[in-house]
Amino acid sequence: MRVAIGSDHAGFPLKEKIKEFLISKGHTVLDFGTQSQESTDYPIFAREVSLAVQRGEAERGILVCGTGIGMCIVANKFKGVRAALCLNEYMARMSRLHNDANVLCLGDRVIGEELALSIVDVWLSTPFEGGRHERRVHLIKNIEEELC
Ligand SMILES: O=C(CO)[C@H](O)[C@H](O)[C@H](O)COP(=O)(O)O
Repeated sequence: MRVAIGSDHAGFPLKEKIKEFLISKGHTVLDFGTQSQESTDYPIFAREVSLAVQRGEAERGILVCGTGIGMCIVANKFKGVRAALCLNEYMARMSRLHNDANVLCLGDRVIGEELALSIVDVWLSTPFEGGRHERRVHLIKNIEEELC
C-alpha cells in the first residue's frame, strides 16, 4: 500500500518509528516531513498528507502530532478525507469497519510506541465493512458536495 505520512516536531520521533515499521511490512512510504524535532506547525504537514490522499497519490495517510487533535482538525477539512484520531486498537478497527477512514491521526504525547505500531497495524489491515455503513459514508460525501 502507498502510505503518506507526516508529523510536526512533537510527532517526529513516532513518525520515524512508523516509517520504519511500514517499510518493514512492505508498504511504500511518502514522507512529507517534518524531519527534526525543531518546533514547527502541524497544519503544514496535515495539508500535504491530506492532499496526497485526496489526489489518490497515496491510498492512506498517517499524521502524528502531540495529541493527534490538531492534525485531525486540519485533515478533515479536505474533501474526500475521513481522518480518525485513534487511541487504541478498537478505535482503529472501528474507524475502518464503520467509517472507512483514510487518514489515521496519532498523538506521540498520548500513546507509547508499541501501542502506536499496533494501532497502525490494525488500521492498515482492517477493511471497510460496507452495508449500512456505506450509506452513512455516502451521506458524508453528500454533505461535502453541499459545502463545496
Ligand atoms: O496540535 C496539537 C494539539 O492538537 C499538537 O499536539 C501539537 O503537536 C502541539 O500543539 C505542539 O505543541 P508545542 O508546545 O508547540 O510543542
